[in-house]
Amino acid sequence: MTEAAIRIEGLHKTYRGGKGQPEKHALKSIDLTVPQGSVFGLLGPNGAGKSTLINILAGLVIKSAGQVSIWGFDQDQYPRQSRATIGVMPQELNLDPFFTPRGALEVQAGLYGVPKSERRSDEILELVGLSDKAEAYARTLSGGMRRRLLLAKALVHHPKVLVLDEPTAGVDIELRQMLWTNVRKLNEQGMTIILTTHYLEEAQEMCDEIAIINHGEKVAQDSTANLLGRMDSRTMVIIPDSPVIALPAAEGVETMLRDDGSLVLHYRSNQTSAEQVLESVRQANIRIRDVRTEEADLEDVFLALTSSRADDPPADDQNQPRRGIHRVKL
Ligand SMILES: Nc1ncnc2c1ncn2[C@@H]1O[C@H](COP(=O)(O)OP(=O)(O)OP(=O)(O)O)[C@@H](O)[C@H]1O
Repeated sequence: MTEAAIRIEGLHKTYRGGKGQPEKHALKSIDLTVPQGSVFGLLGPNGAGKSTLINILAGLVIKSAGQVSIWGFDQDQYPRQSRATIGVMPQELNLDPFFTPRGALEVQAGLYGVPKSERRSDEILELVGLSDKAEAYARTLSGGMRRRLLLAKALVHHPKVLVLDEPTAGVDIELRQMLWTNVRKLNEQGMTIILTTHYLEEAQEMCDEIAIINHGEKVAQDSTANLLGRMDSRTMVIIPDSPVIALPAAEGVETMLRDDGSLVLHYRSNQTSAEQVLESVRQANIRIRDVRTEEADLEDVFLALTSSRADDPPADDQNQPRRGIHRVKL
């Protein structure tokens, strides 16, 4: 069995309610194992509990119950060691405006007790592309540069596990690429990466394994490939040569006509072949001008697992092929 970078058992977090407000169960009995060396995605809709979980790992929020161990160090028994093995790049740009990047890294290294001889501030600044700003005050840095500095700060104590909380929210393409290049590099060097993101295609591309939490509960954890493999829904979109008069009928195929005249056929690849779908179209005397198919992606998996209590799709979305997301039960 692969060693766990993070092991969480029965984790609960209850926030006290404000005036007259009920308490909030932000995490409800979460069990989670993050394998060493993985790029691990922690996904969930807004308010699912991701930040609470990350803040507990970072030692910033006190759990209500449960066990957390980081790199084998139980958080309660070995608080200092467990904190020393994890680095967190937070969402908020909370930097002291009066420090320069080099100064901020030196202070951070001092806080973690990294001896001067083991500090690598310049190397880290180089890695995140801030060498030429090493002596600039943080208040003069752009938003993107501040984010680079937050990543640099998370790395000063050579953590085994790096947590990135929404690292690419609202950042430009160049910074996004820099982040992912660095994440890959650090991961190749053996660092375990935990990532939350709202960009599901990014998680699909970057993560080996994914956990999805919803309303404080874990609803799935699997390799990205297995999660995607669970969805056998397919969609075929056909542009007919002339307006469709009669819809094709085939068992296991759900058919709809869009306002633009295209024909959308939903089917499950383990029950119906693409050939059978096409045959039903021919049987209905529809001549095909163009055809394309869509496979399920992580967004479909995510919605299938989290949409039960989510809002309905916006009205302007109703004409889009839904790719089976509300029909599929995993
Ligand atoms: N300090 C707090 N006091 C009371 N309730 C809180 C507190 N922090 C978070 N919550 C609540 O706990 C729940 C989980 O919040 P959390 O921020 O962990 O979710 P999230 O998945 O990170 O959401 P987002 O993606 O929007 O950041 C939410 O309902 C939130 O309102």
